[in-house]
Amino acid sequence: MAPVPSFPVKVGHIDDVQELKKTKPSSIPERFVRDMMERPKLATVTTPSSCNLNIPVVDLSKLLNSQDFHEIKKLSSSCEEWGFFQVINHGIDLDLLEKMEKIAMEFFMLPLEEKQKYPMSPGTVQGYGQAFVFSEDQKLDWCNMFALGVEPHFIRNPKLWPTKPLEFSETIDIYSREIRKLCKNLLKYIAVSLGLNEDIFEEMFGVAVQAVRMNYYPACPRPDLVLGLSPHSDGSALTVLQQGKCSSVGLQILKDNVWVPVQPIPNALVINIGDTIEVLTNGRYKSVEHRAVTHQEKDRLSIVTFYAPSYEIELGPLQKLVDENNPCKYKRYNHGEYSMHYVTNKLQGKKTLEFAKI
Ligand SMILES: COC(=O)C(/C=C/C1=C(C)CCCC1(C)C)=C/O[C@H]1C=C(C)C(=O)O1
Ligand SMILES: O=C(O)CCC(=O)C(=O)O
Ligand SMILES: [Fe+2]
Repeated sequence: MAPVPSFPVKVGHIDDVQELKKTKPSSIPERFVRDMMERPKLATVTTPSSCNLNIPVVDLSKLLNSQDFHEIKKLSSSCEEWGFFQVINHGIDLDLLEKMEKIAMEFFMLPLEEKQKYPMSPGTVQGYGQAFVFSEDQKLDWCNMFALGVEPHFIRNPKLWPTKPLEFSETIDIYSREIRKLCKNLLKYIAVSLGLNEDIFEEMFGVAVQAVRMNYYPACPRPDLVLGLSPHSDGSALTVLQQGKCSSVGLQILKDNVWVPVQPIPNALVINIGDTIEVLTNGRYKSVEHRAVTHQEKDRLSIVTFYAPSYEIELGPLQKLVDENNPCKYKRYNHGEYSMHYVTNKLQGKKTLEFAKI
């Protein structure tokens, strides 16, 4: 069953941030202004040394060609210590990445009435709008989103697949197929890095669920007051994030209580471990909290794919990763139930994962 909330949700008026920029270029409505402690500069300390930290880079070609031991080690330390890495030489055609970015941007640049033909209903996560809003007093993100369930086909809502720009649906399909292959490969090497059978995740996941979300963050007159995207961990197994070529730096990850910005590497993709892999590895590989901030002059686009097991499967920590030194931290549960829990709660750091804790 695809996760759809069954309770009524009253979200109040949600301003479209691109329209706000046009009609009231210097104002920030109260619902976007974060409480003091949540604001980008004040939420955590930033030490001079943290400014120089960069997330690790993994070269997929070294894994594909020879299962290079050094690269496998790098993959495992990235997943243990960062929960994030950038993948280079991923094999996805750069023209396809460019095309995906182009059609996503063209979609966001359509007139509001056109985009509103594909509305995200309150409390749901597919369509155009703001996801994860469940009350009238909840703070809003400085972001417009457009999200679609892609695989398996039964999670698609065909009414939400736009007819403009012209090649939108076709491009999403081709792109998603390539990203799916990448996820399968990464999961294979993640399994190897844990000393597990390389097919363990593929065999366990069944027909994997895949969704794509495009996030557009217009420039904001007061980036110090707002967040582009609230802090959260992803409910997926793996997430693949493509950053727009001319976008501002915006993604930040929480490492040792410091928000570390992710510096884009041209043509690389950002990968992060989601809650599902954290549970399966009994916490050895971390699903790390992250957020997006905005920029005063530059806009930003990100295209995000969530790759997760079938809703049917039951999962919990893998036996091989539980012993007297690593006692079991998570219960067994049905992934469909976790998905439902995830999409019916606001983004709030790693709170959603409490569902799975013993
Ligand atoms: C921040 O996370 C998300 O927006 C998100 C949503 C994904 C989904 C859709 C956009 C439509 C179809 C269902 C699905 C829930 C996958 C995150 O996805 C994660 C969360 C869970 C749980 C998951 O499986 O992927
Ligand atoms: O835009 C970004 O960099 C972050 C996006 C993200 O974390 C998400 O969509 O889950
Ligand atoms: Fe995320």
